[in-house]
Amino acid sequence: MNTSKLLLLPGDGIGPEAMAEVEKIVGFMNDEGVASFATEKALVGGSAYDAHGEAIADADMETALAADAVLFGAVGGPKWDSVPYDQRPEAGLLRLRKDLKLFANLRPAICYPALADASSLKPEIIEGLDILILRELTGGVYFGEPKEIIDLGNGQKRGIDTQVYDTYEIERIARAAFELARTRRGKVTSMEKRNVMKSGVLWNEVVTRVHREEFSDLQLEHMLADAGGMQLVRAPKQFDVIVTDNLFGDMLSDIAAMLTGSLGMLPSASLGAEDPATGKRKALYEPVHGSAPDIAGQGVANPIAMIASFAMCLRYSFQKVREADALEAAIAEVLEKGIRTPDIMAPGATRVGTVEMGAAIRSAFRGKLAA
Ligand SMILES: NC(=O)C1=CN([C@@H]2O[C@H](COP(=O)(O)OP(=O)(O)OC[C@H]3O[C@@H](n4cnc5c(N)ncnc54)[C@H](O)[C@@H]3O)[C@@H](O)[C@H]2O)C=CC1
Ligand SMILES: CC(C)CC(=O)C(=O)O
Ligand SMILES: [Mg+2]
Repeated sequence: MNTSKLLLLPGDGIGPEAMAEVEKIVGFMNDEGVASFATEKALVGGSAYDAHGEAIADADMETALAADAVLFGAVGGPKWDSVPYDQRPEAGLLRLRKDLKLFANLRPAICYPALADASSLKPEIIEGLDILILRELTGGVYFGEPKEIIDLGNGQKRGIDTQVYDTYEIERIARAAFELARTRRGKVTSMEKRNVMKSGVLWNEVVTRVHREEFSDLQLEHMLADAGGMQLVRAPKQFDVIVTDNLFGDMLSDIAAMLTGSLGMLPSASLGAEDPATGKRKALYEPVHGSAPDIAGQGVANPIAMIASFAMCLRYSFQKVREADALEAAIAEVLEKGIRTPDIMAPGATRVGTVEMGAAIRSAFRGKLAA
């Protein structure tokens, strides 16, 4: 069995707590001989800033570039509110996304049957929900220049962020959306705001052309992103794949998280282009949630988003489909048994912490792999 290089970047707040549960699963898979992972661990975010004054060290970026996959926890927190903007914890994550060229961020929102009662929405609206938000991840307003605060000299300042999208960036995310839709229910909903944004006009034009020229057998619809947010909450099952820009994707996926019961449930995969020589992609897997400073250190964080991100890693980076299916089925089984962290607690369920949830999923995973 080939050994695969995994870089673990636990980060800040609940990041290390959730990552610890994935590390145990990785160790278990190595011990059982179902995988051979060589893991390295490095600092990112506020913990990296504290250790060496930058949100990710150059040497650790090199390790990320050489890894077969990167697992990322979460970064940020009030402790680092006053560090220089370019070294704030989130800058480490943005650098990883940019330097690894991870333009496609897959954020699946799946409502596990046992959690149909954990959402604030009526069960019939979310039962059986399985949608995929595809967020463009290396362009748009998070990266566009100029990005600055200018002193206007009269006691006034001007904060500037710039939304920029080039044709090639929209083409490649559109292709990714249609290719993913082909493996699912064949429908893509593209969300932008072409009514008020030039980049939205171009986005709409390019997605329409890619559809017409390359994927006309699939269904494409366009929706203004604000109305899309409303539709996500009103009738989310109308969607299959939603493709959208960096900022709208960030917001829409946090909204979608609540359809599944909790932000602690939503995993993600950030993928680069396939290298034609090796057929491999650079990839980083991370939960959609942040460092959750309000619950960090209490041992109550839900590790499922992080564990399900590792299942996506098994599926997309290592083609370990059986193991990925088994891990996702293990999560479903544990939820079915009523084992719940506080964020998804329901009447009559058994309340557990991060470590107990991780242990229950590992035990169910063992059973699924043996079956
Ligand atoms: N990928 C990343 O590293 C991200 C980092 N952040 C950063 O995280 C910090 C905190 O941001 P917030 O706005 O509070 O967002 P957050 O996602 O950290 O937390 C929002 C709410 O969801 C809850 N929550 C999140 N994950 C949970 C989990 N696994 N289990 C149970 N409850 C969970 C939190 O307790 C909190 O009430 C900020 O510095 C922000 O920039 C935010 C989003 C993504
Ligand atoms: C850079 C991140 C903190 C932005 C974010 O909220 C996310 O990617 O989900
Ligand atoms: Mg976010």
